Amino acid sequence: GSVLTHTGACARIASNIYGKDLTHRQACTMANTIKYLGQEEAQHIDEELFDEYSFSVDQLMELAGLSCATAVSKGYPLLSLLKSPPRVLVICGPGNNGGDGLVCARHLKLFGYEPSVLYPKRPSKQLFQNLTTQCEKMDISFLTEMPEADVIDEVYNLVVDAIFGFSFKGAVREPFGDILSQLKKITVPIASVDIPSGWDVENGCPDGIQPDMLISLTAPKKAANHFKGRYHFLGGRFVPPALEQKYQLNLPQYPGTDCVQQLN
Ligand SMILES: [K+]
Repeated sequence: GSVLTHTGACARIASNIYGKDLTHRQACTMANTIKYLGQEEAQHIDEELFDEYSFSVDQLMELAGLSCATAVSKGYPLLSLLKSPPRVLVICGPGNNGGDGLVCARHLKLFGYEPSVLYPKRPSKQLFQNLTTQCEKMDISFLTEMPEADVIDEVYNLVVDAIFGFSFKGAVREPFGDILSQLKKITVPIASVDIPSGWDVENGCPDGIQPDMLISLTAPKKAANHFKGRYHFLGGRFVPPALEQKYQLNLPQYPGTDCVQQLN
């Protein structure tokens, strides 16, 4: 009954059932547990979805962002929120993780929340301009600077962290260092999109932000082994079965028509 990490669980299953040394990958497959991806593997799957399977970024981002808003509404239902109006701060980074955040904000608004967006580094690509316009046209406010931690605690019910995803590497560059240091001080919950921002995609970050919710997209990344929050959701229900098989993702069955599945 002890709580095991994913790696620990796979190792135990491998040694209990098979009584021999297996690689983590073999153990996952044999135990039929969901695969946790390394950074390169996540990037290969991403490329394959676009290049081989001909998805567009907009399509997958819409489903990813919808999954994030859905997970938030399951973990933090409107009626459970302590502060009224039901304000949520969505912080968006410079890449596709930030795009997921913009889509998430739009769906949160449709679900009855009051999202505000902080989007300090905006790429010039049309896609991100469109997502920004869509939010503005839905009366979602854009903040001009990062609020202090005590202001966040006073005003917002939670923070959606859509700063960095699986392409994050190296030391955090500004303005995101300052933003992350404020996020380390807040007491309201953080819901992280795909990866807790600032964490190494495979090894996590012991002194980084500690989100209460993680929404893994497509499949969890290895950093999810270090996640200690209450809710781990899987979202991005768009993986074609042939791709799932090729990478032996062993994704769980999503319930009914849901776009998210709670992993723990
Ligand atoms: K993130």
